[in-house]
Amino acid sequence: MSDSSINLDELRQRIDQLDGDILRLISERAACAQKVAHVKLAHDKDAVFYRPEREAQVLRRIMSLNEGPLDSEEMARLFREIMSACLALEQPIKVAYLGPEGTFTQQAALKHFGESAISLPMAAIDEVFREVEAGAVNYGVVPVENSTEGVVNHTLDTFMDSSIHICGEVVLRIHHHLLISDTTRRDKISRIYSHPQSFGQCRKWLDAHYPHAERVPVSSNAEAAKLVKTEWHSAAIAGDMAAKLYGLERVADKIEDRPDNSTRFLIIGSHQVPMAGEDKTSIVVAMRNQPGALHDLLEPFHRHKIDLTRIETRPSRTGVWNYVFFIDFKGHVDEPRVAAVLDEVRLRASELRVLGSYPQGVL
Ligand SMILES: O=C(O)C(=O)C[C@]1(C(=O)O)C=C[C@@H](O)C=C1
Repeated sequence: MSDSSINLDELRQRIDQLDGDILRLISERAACAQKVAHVKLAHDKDAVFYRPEREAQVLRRIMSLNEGPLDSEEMARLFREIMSACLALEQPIKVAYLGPEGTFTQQAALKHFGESAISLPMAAIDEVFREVEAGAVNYGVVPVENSTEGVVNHTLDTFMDSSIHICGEVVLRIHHHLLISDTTRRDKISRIYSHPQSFGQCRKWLDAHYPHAERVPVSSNAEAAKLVKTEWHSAAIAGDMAAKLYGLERVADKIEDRPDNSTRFLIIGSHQVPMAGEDKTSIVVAMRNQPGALHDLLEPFHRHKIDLTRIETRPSRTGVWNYVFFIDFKGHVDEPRVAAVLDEVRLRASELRVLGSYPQGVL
């Protein structure tokens, strides 16, 4: 036996030992989570098992303790799955997302809740809201803004008619691929299917590589991937999940025009989330139609040194909602300085609703 094979055997024995330790520790952790569930139920028969603020703290702590060689994001992803499995022992969690299966929203849902969550595709954003409101699912996941294409207006509009809370956010790096099926003639591609937002995110690449192909917008990237299965002259632009789901081959990888192309998704639910330490708050404010309204709205944030992370204007849909602003800022409603700003804004606005305070996305 050579030196290298002796070392290999020794190393594998060590890995077996470590795996045994990891197994024992994960089981101990899972038993602890089961006890947590009993404690929660003893306090409240309608206990909420999923605790986004605690999960954010666990993941941030792991990332700060990590010394490598695995990078901190990778380590947090492993712990994300351990917690997901522990939560499933407490209560299998149901999550509605903007479908169909294979969309980036499903990928975001799994990134946030882990693979042990039961994810259910919905046909439209308002259906995700309705399922959460009706209590048919525990949470929902909807896209809200893309770094290249901007805001998802439909999501913001749906908040205006809903009493739902924002419980979290997740940001997903969006990589688009040009996909074909095993029957596609790759030199004869004359039609490309995708979601309009994805066409927007890959515009330059398409102009350079497929200037003459017909671009056919469809309701989702997953739908685009499905259509390609039946047409020999067509391709689709979609992500990894859709490619795997429909068994498609990549003709070109990562064709998005901007390498930092990412989408932010919101986790919606029916309860408020306590402080995690690094939080964000989203509000919707209606101002009266008068000069200086936007200045009046923003001035208290500036004075109290609160960091705004986003502001969007949407047309009002009733007489009262003259100007409607969606504002995200750092901080939690339970912090005194945030409460003080909101009190001031409330006096200046014709209506203010807090959509939710929630932990800033960790992964
Ligand atoms: O700390 C809790 O409340 C738990 O239920 C435990 C735990 C975990 O595995 O760490 C599981 C699910 C919750 O969403 C948060 C954390």
